[in-house]
Amino acid sequence: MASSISSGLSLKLLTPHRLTHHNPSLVSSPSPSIGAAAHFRPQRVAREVPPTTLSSYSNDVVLPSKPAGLEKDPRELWKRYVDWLYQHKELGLYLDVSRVGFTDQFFQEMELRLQKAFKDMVELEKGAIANPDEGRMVGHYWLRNPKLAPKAFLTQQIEKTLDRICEFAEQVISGKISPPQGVKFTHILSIGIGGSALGPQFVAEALAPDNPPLKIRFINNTDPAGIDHQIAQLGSELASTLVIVVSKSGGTPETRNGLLEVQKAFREAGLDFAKQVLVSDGVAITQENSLLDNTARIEGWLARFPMFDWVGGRTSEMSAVGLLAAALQGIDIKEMLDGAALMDEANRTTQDMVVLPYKDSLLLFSRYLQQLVMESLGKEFDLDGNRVNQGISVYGNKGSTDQHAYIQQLRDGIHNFFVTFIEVLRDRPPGHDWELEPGVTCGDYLFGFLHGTRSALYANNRESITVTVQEVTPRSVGALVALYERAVGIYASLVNINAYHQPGVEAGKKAAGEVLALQKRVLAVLNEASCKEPVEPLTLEEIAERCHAPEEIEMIYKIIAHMAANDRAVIAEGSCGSPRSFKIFLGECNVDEMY
Ligand SMILES: O=P(O)(O)OC[C@H]1O[C@H](O)[C@H](O)[C@@H](O)[C@@H]1O
Repeated sequence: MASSISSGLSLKLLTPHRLTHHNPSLVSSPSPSIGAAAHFRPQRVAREVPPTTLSSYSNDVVLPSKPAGLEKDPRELWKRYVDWLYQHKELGLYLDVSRVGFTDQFFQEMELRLQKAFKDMVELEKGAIANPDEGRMVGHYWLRNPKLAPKAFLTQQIEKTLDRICEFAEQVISGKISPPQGVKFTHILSIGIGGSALGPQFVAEALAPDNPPLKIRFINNTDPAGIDHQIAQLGSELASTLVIVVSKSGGTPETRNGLLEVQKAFREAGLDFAKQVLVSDGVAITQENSLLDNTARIEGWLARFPMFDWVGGRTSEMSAVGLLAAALQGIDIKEMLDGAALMDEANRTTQDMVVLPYKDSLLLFSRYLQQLVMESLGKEFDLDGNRVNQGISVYGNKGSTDQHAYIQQLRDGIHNFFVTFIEVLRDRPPGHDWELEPGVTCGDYLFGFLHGTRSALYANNRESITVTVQEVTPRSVGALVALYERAVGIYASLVNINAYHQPGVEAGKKAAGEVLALQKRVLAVLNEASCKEPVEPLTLEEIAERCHAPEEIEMIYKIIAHMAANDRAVIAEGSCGSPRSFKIFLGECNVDEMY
């Protein structure tokens, strides 16, 4: 319990002394607009509890009804606001932690742990094996400051890759690199999942212009209907679509399946997937010599960009994974890198903060952060092998939409979270706003809803942080990504866990592989029985027995139901409500088939 609460408080730990660069002018800014809310729920997740999702979370942690440091006197609260307001002038970014109930004593108590966390960060940036389980360095900070990399060849790799990304994007946008059947590429189809999709999706939503040089679509699952939908939406523009396959490992099944499905769509459209013949070409961003990398080389794909071993999937937005897609959409990636570098610098020299932003265009930030935070911090064991079951749940969409969905529970229901508001001061580009009521714009409403919600939550002892940015720009987005990457790293040091591995994810992947292996055995058993004369229909028990997996009968039932629903020649006769009565056989016997 204590550590859960400190999880929440850790977001404040990053400002261990009062930050003096406050800017009172922010307070009187004439027409600030709102952002949206996203929520962290600090908690220890019990081992038996299934992974927390946006819609389901356990109630095992409830915060005190009124945290000790919550100030209620409006004048004192204003003083607290001004005293603690942090401003990064160059980035135009502000952090307000006044609505969090920490005390001065809390920081004194945390002093030593914080110093250690900052020292850990210094070591990490110097190239320490900060991911001991995988024996890897953690180098995403070098991506925006290549000189920081511990070896000259790493610096060169980063710089060279960035140059190639810029050059490649320029050639595609200008039409120097073009699809065989057209003058220019018009679309990108990005195939990837997890860290190989969430960053590029977030950045596209946040920063792509209304009419980008290339419009981007994503395939980030192995749902055939979803893939079909993306391809159907492209229609004839498949011929001018640049496919980007993104996978660090080069072996993620969802991504491989997406690639195979897209290749098939190209074949069926009479287009050649590989660059040497007609249409769109693939670009592999992967580890050198991975399966995917080799395929790309052998098939002569347009280009290959490296994804470095020392960059994790969920911190890869500033690598080729994020930058290539962004550059192709006309987003200023150098500005993104600059914003991130400035934020890194601020975090090194002046201790910092942690939060969540938005505005409609920042809608996907919480989804992006969900992976960054939950995959990094949701760990069973600490670095010394103690079971700690750490984690912070992240969820949220955008304000004021969320006001009409779940703010009711946040204010009045279970108290196991804190909110981070992201405020974007600029409502619209200059000259475009208008008053929909005398003296009031649409953006003023959004502003009002943000601050109204913040006040209403605070009145009921619900804490919040507010991050304010002037505008959603490549620079501010880069800074926000960097802010959270750093926050996650520091938090992990504070609670002594490895933020850079994901052992829990492997369990689900392994189990999925076992289901597919069982399906093959089921098919082999059914095939053998169905090839008999006469056909030998089998009960579920008999199939399970013949598969030497009697304990898997429920899974076998599900496999058969799924195959039957998909016209896979599986016939199950019997009463719908009583699976035990089923007699199952294959409509087709394939004597040659080897499952
Ligand atoms: O980039 P890939 O190797 O295809 O990996 C995609 C995703 O796979 C796994 O599920 C990991 O837990 C994620 O961290 C990763 O982002």
